Amino acid sequence: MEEKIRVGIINYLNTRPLLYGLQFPPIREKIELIEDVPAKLAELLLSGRIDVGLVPVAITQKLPQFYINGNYCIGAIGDVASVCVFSQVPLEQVERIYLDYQSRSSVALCKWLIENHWKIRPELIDAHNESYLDAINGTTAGLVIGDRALQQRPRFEYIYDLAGEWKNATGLPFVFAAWVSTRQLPGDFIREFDQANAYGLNHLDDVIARIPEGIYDLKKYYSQDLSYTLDAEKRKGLEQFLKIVAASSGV
Ligand SMILES: C=C(O[C@@H]1C=C(C(=O)O)C=C[C@H]1O)C(=O)O
Repeated sequence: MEEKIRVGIINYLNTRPLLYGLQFPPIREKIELIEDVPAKLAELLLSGRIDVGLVPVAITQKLPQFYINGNYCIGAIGDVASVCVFSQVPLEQVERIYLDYQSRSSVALCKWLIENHWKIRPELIDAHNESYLDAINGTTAGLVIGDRALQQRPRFEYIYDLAGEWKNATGLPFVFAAWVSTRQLPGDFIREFDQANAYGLNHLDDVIARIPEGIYDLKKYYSQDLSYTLDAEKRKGLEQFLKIVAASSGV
């Protein structure tokens, strides 16, 4: 039997539309799914333990060679809702910012915005576990991504949406994660995989019906906040961001 392609997927709600179609044949039989948070998936790809993964685009700079597969990504053309700096005071008064340990792209984006767009000089602290969420208080702000960001929204008066801020700064959409591989995957496989991604996006009501109701409007999240097509504008935004990452001291 042919070896299965090991596919790394993010275990946040944002990927559900892309993953929905992967449960059906013919693609289902050809893949093995490995779920984790974005920063961990990046490690799995770097160490060769997955063949392709929806990994933070910022880590492509660490790969000797890489391929971006298919026509879908985790992106946004304005506010994304789930990648934000949360604070109880306005940015100008913020003294320190915790950086989410589950993220790579948003941490790099946050650092760039701090220096080039917001032009503030807070102390930056790498978080190492979930307890940092409780430390976001007073003049201590925090970058939070994924479902946990959606959960934080009601708690904070000041919410700085990183995709929206990138759009304000550059006029471009932002790509957080894409299907990255370190070797060229078979063309037939990529076509079927891409079609499976499209299937979920075309059946959003079915995708949503399988998720217990939570704290955020998923119809809005999937159809307005997130933007999944890796089109020409997103590729432009991606190219610009990767140049920034390459020029900075690392991810
Ligand atoms: C939109 C999001 O994009 C994410 C942000 C990532 C990062 O910062 O490295 C990676 C993958 C995506 O899950 C989100 O997590 O809410």
